[in-house]
Amino acid sequence: MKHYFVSAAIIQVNDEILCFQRGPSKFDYVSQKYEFPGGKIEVGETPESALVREIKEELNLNISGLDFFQTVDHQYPDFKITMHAFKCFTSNLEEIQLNEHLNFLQLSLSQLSGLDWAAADIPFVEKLISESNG
Ligand SMILES: Nc1nc2c([nH]c(=O)n2[C@H]2C[C@H](O)[C@@H](COP(=O)(O)OP(=O)(O)OP(=O)(O)O)O2)c(=O)[nH]1
Repeated sequence: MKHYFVSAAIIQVNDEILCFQRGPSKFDYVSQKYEFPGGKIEVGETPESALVREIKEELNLNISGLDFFQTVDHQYPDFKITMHAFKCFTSNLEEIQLNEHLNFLQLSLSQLSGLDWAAADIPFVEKLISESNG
């Protein structure tokens, strides 16, 4: 069973969060699901440096102010992921390019639970919502 180590970005714009829809995949449980963008950590990278690289590659965005949020371990049917999420900001949203994703939405915290999230992301969504209620 493969085990992937992944970083994901919770990009905050004012009081809202950017949510991205993945493209089609051979694994239906992640295909076209919403996620926090990012990707696999490569040899020699930190979770933070991998995330800066992935967000530039996937979205043409520069992120800053990375603030560790939570790590989730999730077992999918065909592989396992350990995913580190960081809150961060971007200053150049008008430059965004969807190089891999189908769509993105800028949503308030109360709107997050309405999306069809990848299962591994559910703990992040629940923590974001519970923080905003606290
Ligand atoms: N980036 C990201 N991946 C996620 C999330 N939730 C989730 O289950 N995944 C899974 C889907 C993928 O199978 C796996 C790795 O993500 P990825 O496909 O974005 O990584 P990558 O860009 O390095 O992938 P690749 O170039 O090897 O195709 O993690 C999430 O919020 N963000």
